[in-house]
Amino acid sequence: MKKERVTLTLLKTLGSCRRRFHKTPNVAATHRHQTTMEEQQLHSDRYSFNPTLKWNPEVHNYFAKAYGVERFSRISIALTRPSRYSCIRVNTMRSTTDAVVEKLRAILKESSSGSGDVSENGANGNLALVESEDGDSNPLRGDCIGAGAVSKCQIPGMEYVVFVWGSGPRHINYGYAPDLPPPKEVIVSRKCAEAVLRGAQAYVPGVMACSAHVEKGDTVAVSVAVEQKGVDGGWGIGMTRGTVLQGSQADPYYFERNGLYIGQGTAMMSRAGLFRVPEGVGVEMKNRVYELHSFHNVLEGEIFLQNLPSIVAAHALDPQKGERILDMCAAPGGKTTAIAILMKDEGEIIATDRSHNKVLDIQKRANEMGLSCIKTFKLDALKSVSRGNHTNASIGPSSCDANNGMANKVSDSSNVQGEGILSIIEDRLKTEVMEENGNGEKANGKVYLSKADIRKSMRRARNGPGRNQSLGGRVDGSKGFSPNSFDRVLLDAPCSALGLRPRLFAGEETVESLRNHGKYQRRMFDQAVQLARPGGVIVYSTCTINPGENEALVRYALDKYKYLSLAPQHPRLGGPGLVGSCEFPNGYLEEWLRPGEENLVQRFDPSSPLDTIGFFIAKFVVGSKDG
Ligand SMILES: C[S@@+](CC[C@H](N)C(=O)[O-])C[C@H]1O[C@@H](n2cnc3c(N)ncnc32)[C@H](O)[C@@H]1O
Repeated sequence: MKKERVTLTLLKTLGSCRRRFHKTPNVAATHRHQTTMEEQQLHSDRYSFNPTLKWNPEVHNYFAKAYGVERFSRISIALTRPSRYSCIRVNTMRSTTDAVVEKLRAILKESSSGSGDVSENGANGNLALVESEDGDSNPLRGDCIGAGAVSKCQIPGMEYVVFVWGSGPRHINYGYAPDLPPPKEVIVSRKCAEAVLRGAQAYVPGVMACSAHVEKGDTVAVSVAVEQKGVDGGWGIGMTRGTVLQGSQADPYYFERNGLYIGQGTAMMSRAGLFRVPEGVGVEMKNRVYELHSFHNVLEGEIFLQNLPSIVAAHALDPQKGERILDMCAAPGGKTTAIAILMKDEGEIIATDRSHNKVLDIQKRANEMGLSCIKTFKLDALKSVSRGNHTNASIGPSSCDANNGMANKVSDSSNVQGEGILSIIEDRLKTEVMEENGNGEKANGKVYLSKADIRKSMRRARNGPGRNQSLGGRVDGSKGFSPNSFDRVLLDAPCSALGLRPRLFAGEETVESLRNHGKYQRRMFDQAVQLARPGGVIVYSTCTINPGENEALVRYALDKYKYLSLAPQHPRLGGPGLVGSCEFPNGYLEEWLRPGEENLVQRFDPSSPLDTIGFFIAKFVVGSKDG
């Protein structure tokens, strides 16, 4: 609605501007001046980054009730922006934090001297990029100033975590002037834009449209096509890949892209090349709205790029040397490896995931990091408790030939969450096709899919690209584990992922799909409860802001299993949970926490000064199961 109003105002203003040109010369001169100023204002609004997150209206109402209108509005804005720092966990089994800090500083210095857009900050020996427009009052910063600076985390026990500070949002001059031809442009898909905002380049599969006559080396303004509501009520991108942009209002998504410019870059190939070659960098970003360093393939095995709340979740589990720990939905292994390092690689971590290829990904991570206490299995978390005689973990390899040689980029699980519910996947896939570009990032493509495509994509989303397209490697299957056989269980559940940042569209989730995520998570939690021994611990976490998958799960757990109780967590960086309940128009009552429970969970609010993703952690202690 808001965008439509903006569009109308823009049209009206431009329309009235045009009419003014036809008046007498003197009046026209005055008005031309005004027009130019108005147009400049309109264009500086246009060539900016100020996205509005679209929600399903019922979901919007539900969240607005849960958080209050203002807080939800702040959260919605924060979700569209990336965190202004990269959080790096050091593999202390392989390196020291100081050594990593030195190496990162050297890498940043080298990359900045290559690009020429970073200057030395003599005061602390760090690097200072262009300052961001708004202040950054992140308490994690301490006295570490300047974008490009590297600092060690000051939280006791988390000194092995390193932050690399970025900046944004920055104002970018796209070279618009009323009397000049419009800047050359490239439109990228939403997923591509989200990756670019996190520091990636714009890869070819993500490029959707481009101005005519773009040649290699041209400077282009990069904007994003975000899903719009179609006439059938569904969301989609009504644009064919390869569309030619004229720089006029007749361009597809011209008005919809107001305030959706993510930076300026250099075309790495001509327009024809951009739509002909299958992979590679299409636009090398030179001037970004958010300046964040990409640590892709940097210091492999020594560091792991991980969101701060995920590291906190591993700490909340409080794993001890020699214990037996289950990580139920473990791929790609971020928390598994964090737990292993906290245990100094002594003990046993069983890391399971439903997808064969994702299990390979955990193995790859563990091998890279030199961790030997991690055992991986392909297992559906809904069948984690063994039935009958199958009490041991492994039923032997569900493997693929290590040399079958089919190269495959293992998918980034953070992009595909909550894929357990087929109806949800089907809904999503109707509006979205995942393409993988050369960097393993995913991009939205066109909208129309046959039923066979949908079925194939559903299988892919559920299970990864499939064994025949695997990198190769052995994956053991499992029939599940004996009840009470683990000291601690982590259930980092597949979820709606509505806390991940940056996110430029949120309209795909409905109240019903959100509720389905909750049902799925409860079934998984039922398994976790059986597997944790009396006296043991269960940590439940999600990367969503949806109370139905967070506080409502806690309520379910505490009401159903009287021997569970919430336990305090260390460290405690997140805010309190939501107390109360929400009644839906159909009479369904969703109950959250009761007074006194709110400070026993951690809720990471993306709009808080910590500037993290939206995340939730609950820690349960298992009491005696007798009686
Ligand atoms: C939030 S991600 C886990 C991230 C991981 N804990 C980490 O920190 O790297 C959720 C994972 O659950 C897996 N998953 C979804 N449904 C599952 C099921 N029924 N059984 C086992 N794993 C499942 C997905 O494959 C995905 O890898």
